[in-house]
Amino acid sequence: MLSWTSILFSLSTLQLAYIIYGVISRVFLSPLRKIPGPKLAALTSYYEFYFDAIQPGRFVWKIKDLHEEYGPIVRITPWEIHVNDVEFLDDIYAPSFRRREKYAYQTRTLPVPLSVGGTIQHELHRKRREALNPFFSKKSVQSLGPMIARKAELLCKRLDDHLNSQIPINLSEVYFAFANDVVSQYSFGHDNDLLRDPIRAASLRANLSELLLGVKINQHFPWIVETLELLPMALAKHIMPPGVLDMKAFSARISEDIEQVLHDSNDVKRGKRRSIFYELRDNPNLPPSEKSSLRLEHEGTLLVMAGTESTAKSLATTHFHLISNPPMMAKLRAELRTVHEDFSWTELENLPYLSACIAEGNRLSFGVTARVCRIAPDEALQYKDYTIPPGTPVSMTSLCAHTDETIFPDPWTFNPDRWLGQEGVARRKYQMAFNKGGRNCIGINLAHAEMFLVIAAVARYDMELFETDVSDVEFRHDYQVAYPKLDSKGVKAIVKGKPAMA
Ligand code: HEM
Repeated sequence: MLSWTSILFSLSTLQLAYIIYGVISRVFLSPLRKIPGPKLAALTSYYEFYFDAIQPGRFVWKIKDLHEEYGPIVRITPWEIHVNDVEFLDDIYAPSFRRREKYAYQTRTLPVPLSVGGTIQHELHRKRREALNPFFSKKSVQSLGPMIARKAELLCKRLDDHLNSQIPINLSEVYFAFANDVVSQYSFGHDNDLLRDPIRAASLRANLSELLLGVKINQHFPWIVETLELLPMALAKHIMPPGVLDMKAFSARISEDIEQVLHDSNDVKRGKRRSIFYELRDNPNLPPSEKSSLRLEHEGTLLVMAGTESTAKSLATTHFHLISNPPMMAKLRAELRTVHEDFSWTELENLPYLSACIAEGNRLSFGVTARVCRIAPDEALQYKDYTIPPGTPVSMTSLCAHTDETIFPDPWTFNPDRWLGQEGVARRKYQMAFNKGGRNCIGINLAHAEMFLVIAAVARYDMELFETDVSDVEFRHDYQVAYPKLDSKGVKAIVKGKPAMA
C-alpha cells in the first residue's frame, strides 16, 4: 500500500512537472515568444494582476513604460500583445468587414454577456449591432433633440437654484443624473428623473464608482461574483456591494417592461417613439433566440451603463477645463453668440470652437481606459517585422493613443486649438474616446448631442471651482473608465452668475 509520504511526493512531482511545462510552453514554445517584453509578463498573469489590482488600476501606465524599454510592440501577458503605434489602430480596430472578436477574459468585466458589447463572436456581434444601429443613427438622435434639450434645461434649473447662493453644486453628480435620465428616456421611453432627485443621483453615482473599483478583482477572480450569484438573495443582499444591488433593481425594473413588450401584440406605444425593446422584438432579422427576455434585459442594462458614466465623465472634464481657463470660456461664449439662443444640436455642431472643446474634453476623458483587445480569428496581422498569429488578443490603450506626443504635443494640457484647422481635421483619426472600427461606440451620436447641448447651455454661467483642482479630473487609475485621485468627490463649483449672452 502507498504511504502518505509517497502520495505527497508524487503529487509534488506532478505539480512541479506541470509548472516546468508551463514555463517552457509560455516562454520557449509560445507563438508569441519572439515578441519583446518582460519574461515575467510572458510567464504569469500575476504580473498584470500586480499592476492592476495591487497598484490599483496602473497596468496601462506600466504598459506605456514597457514600450519605452522594449519598443512599439510588447507581449504584456502570456497571451496578449500591446502595440503602441497610432498608425496600427485601423488594423487592430478594423472595420466590420474584417473579422474581429472580443477577448472573453476581458468581457468578464461586463456582467451582460448577451448584450452587443459583451458579444465575443464576430458574426453574432454584427447581427446584434445591425439591429440596434437604426435606433442610434444621427437621424434618430436628431428626432429626439427636443427631449435632450428639455433635459439640458432641467439641468440648468439645477444651476439656477444655486445661483448667488454660495452653496457649491457637485457638477459630476448633476452630469451623472442628466446622462442617466437621457439614455433611459431615449432607450426605454421613461427615465429615472434623477435630475429632480439629487440625493438619489449622488447615491447611485457613488455606488457605481465603488462597483467599478471592483472590476479588476472580478476579472482575475470571476468565481467571487459567480459564488455571490448562487447565494439566495436574502443572504446575498447583505454581502453584495450596493452598486450590484442597484443594477439588480434596475434589471428587475426593465425586465417588467420587457415582459410587457413581449406580450403586447397591439403595440400600445403606436404613434409615440417605441422603446428599444419593441424595435428588437419586431426585427425580422433576429431569430427568436435573440429576443428572449434575458437577452433584452442584458441589452437594456448595457445601454444604460455605457450611456451614463462615460458621458457624465466627459461633460465634467470638459466643463472643469473651461471653468479653469477663462480666456477659453470667453472665446466659446463669443462663438455661441453667433447662434440663436434656442440652438439645436445641428446648429451647434457647426461651431468649430465648441466642437474643438468637446473633442479635447473627450480626449482627456480617455473613453474606455482598459485594454479593449480585438482578436483577428483568421488573419495574421503584420506589424513591421513581427507577425501576430491569428487568434491573438491585441490592443492599444486610449492612454497611449491620446498621450502620443507626436500627435498631441503637451498631451496633458487642455488645448482645444489642436482640433482646429487642417491639422485639427487630420488629428481626428487618432481620437480613440469612442474607439474605432466595427465595434466602436454605438452611442456616439447621442453622446455628441448631449455634450453639444449641455456645454453650450452651461457656458452661460459664471462659475468658480470649489475644493476642486485638476487632480479631480485627471486620469490616474484605470477602472474601465478614467478615475482621478481615488478620494476625489467630483467637480464642485459655485454658481456666481449668469451674464447676458447677447
Ligand atoms: C462620451 C460618452 C461616451 C464614450 C466616451 C463612449 C465610449 C465607448 C467606447 C470606447 C466603446 C467601445 C468599447 C469596447 O471596445 O469594448 C463604447 C461602446 C459602446 N457604447 Fe459608448 N461611449 C459613450 C457614450 C455612449 C452612449 C450615450 C451610449 C448609449 C446608449 C453608448 C453605448 C455604447 C454601446 C452599446 C457600446 C457597445 C458597442 C458594440 O460593442 O458594438 N455609449 N463606448
